[in-house]
Amino acid sequence: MSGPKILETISVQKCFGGTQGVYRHESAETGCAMRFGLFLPPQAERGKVPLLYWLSGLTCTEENFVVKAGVQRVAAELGIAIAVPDTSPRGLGYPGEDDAYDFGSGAGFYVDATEAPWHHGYRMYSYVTKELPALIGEKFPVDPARVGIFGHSMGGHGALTIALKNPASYKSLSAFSPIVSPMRCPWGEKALTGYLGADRATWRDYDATALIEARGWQGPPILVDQGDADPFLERELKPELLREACAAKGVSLDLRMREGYDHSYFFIASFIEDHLRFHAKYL
Ligand SMILES: N[C@@H](CCC(=O)N[C@@H](CS)C(=O)NCC(=O)O)C(=O)O
Repeated sequence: MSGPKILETISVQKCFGGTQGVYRHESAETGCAMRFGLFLPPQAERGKVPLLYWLSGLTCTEENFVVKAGVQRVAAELGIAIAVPDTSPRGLGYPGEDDAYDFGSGAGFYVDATEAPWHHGYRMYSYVTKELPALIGEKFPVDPARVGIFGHSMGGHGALTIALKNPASYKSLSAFSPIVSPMRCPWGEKALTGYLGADRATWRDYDATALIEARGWQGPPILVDQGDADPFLERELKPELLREACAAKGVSLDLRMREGYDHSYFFIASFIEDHLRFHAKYL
């Protein structure tokens, strides 16, 4: 991973005075070409800007958030860049990688897999925390000292676990409808068994509630929005488990239950501005 990194531009389009780009590069972590979206606000023409990572949920590519969330207008106003990685490696050819929506392609769960064959390329934790930031930092005018992270569902789990494990690297943290305890829901149990194996002790390193119990969080309050009409609320998401873990450790959590909202990008688009203004306070 030394030497100049090569970045291919798929598209760059002017948007609210800034640019919405989509880029592709060969990833050493995942062993395949990876795409990501990057919105640069107009302020990036004059100097380095803060950067917010968005991690998407199951079935998503880098495109869903870029086209559906409506993030660009307020990001342009606040002068924040938004990076949107894909949710898994693509086309590695592992048996079964495209068979299910909740495992394999589109479902990397932001872990570094240890089980064969997934351990070769399913390294989304290292990709998101190390390789992609190094690439973006080399190619774009972003300030590595002002970085936050947020995400949705599986990506909410990714944002929580990544920030909790790397508090020096992420100044602000929020999530929409996160999977708060993958050890205790069907999506998470399937993914962690497949990527990490049957020993549940190893899963704790990728479970936001277990990480809060183990490490706490000294950063600013954690903001979570959750629709109460979300069909995955009780079986998969279980925000009460996060509330309990935060209460036990004295971690400040602003959990907002939103009446009538579901799990979709219509819900995300409705509250994206709140999240951007929240992050802007700390970046
Ligand atoms: N397709 C799945 C649900 C997957 C789902 O809701 N994915 C969310 C993230 S967990 C999403 O963002 N989907 C893409 C989109 O809405 O654009 C199902 O059939 O149950």
